[in-house]
Amino acid sequence: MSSPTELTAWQKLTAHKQEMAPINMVSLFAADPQRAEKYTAQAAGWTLDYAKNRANDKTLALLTDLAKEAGLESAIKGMFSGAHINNTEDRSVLHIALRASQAQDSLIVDGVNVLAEVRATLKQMEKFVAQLHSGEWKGYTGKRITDVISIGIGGSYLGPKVVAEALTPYEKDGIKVHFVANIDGSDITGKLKLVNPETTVFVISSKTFGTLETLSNANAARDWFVSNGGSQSDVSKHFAAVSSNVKKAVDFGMAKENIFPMWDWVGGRYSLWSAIGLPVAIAVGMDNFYALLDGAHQMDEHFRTAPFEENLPVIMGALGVWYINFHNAQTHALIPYDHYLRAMPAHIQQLDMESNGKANLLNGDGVETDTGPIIWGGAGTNGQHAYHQLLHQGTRLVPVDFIAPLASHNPIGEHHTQLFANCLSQSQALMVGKTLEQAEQELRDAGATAEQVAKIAPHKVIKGNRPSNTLLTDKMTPATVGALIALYEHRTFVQGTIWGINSFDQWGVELGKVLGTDIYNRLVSDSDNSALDASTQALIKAFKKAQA
Ligand SMILES: O=P(O)(O)OC[C@H]1O[C@](O)(CO)[C@@H](O)[C@@H]1O
Repeated sequence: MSSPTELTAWQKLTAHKQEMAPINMVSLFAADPQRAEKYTAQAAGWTLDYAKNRANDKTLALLTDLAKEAGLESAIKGMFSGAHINNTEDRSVLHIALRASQAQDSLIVDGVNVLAEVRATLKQMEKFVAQLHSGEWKGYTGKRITDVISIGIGGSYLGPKVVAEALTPYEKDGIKVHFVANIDGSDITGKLKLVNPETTVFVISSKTFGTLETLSNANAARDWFVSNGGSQSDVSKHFAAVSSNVKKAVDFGMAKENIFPMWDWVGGRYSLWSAIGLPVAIAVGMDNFYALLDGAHQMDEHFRTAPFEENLPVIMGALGVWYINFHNAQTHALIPYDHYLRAMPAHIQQLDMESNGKANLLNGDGVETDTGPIIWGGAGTNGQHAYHQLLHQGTRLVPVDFIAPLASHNPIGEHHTQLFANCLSQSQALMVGKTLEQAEQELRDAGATAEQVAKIAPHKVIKGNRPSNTLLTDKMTPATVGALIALYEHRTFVQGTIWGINSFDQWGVELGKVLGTDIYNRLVSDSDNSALDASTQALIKAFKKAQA
């Protein structure tokens, strides 16, 4: 595909941006009493209110045209039929298959029914989870398992951790699930202090079984296990793996039946729906894991079949492009007003930034536009007392997604009503702002002198007209959490398709890995570093001096 800037709709949007420049959102609401109703769409238990955007009917029609002209319809068909849309690795992209296996019999890709493989793995997970929870699975001294430590990083950590946390109210009693990711020894040391080797199972999650952090932590866990009572022959009772590299997992000491398969058609950041989600299934049970998959499948079906004008991932993806490419927005914030979803921005950050942090078109040419934004965020209301100041009065435009359940799992006092009120007030304040006249009147009403009013009022002006989406659901359940994450996965794909990039490879992380190994070798040897830049040389010297 050539640059999206050459598309007719892109050029029309460039001109349309000028038309829209003097119009603010408040006046769009005033001009159209149906606006809130019209700019609301629903899917898979979620309602998207996208009325608080710098967009009118023409904007939305042009954005839909852009998605169509960029080939989104055939890209979606390609994904769902198993075409090799990950062109640099010549792979299908089939996280959608991981959640379709209960609803559909077969999906033949490259001659294989991938749904049969998915179902077989789910059965294997069912057995493992049931054995752990029933107490049938015993540790090396015959005791039942009380703790599971999941070791993985990137997509083999973030998705499962975030979903397990999001589903805290659904946790089953008896087994506590912990997560370790960082190669910083403090991470695993802290977790090992909480558990007993006799009653702990480690799940090593690594698609490649070749990731430095995961292998180092897995080795540390095995060393801890054998130096605290376990023996080498007991390792198979206490270690399981999720990996596409069975040989390496067996070499580590895993029993073959405790190795759960992965496929090259699942990208790391899209893998929580596979056996990489095993820690989630252990934490909340297979019934809830199936409900999670089903929720995501509902969103998949919506994405696959709904007209673009009503399609949540398409609407959100296209509006994102509108701000990134036509309003120069550099970042996008996700603010869940739900304590259990507080870590979700970190997962969507990996999902989106590893997918769309690209500077080449599918054909290898350099892009001429900005691509993926910086994704960030955190839980409301905490952020209101931290970074929301910049959202309201800073010089940068930051589109925001507010995410909230209508009912809480912990309905104490007025907490949930207050939480929800804060969520709504933030999107309202971002849009409405405060004029100089309002600020002056406010100060006068509070008894300020004319001099004080003149001095303070300009600082209280909030320009407003800042866009946001609001996503509402009845309650955070396994199904709605699954649908929510699937929504962001597809939103990422929509944007990647409009930009004409491959959202499913991640070559950029490789250089850091290679250089990391090189520097490690220099830190542990007397190598000649004179060819390195002076800064790196000095930093190596500082480290070696501290170790001496
Ligand atoms: O599951 P693995 O192979 O250990 O990879 C972990 C993560 O590393 C990455 O390849 C990036 O470094 C991610 O895409 C992936 O989720």
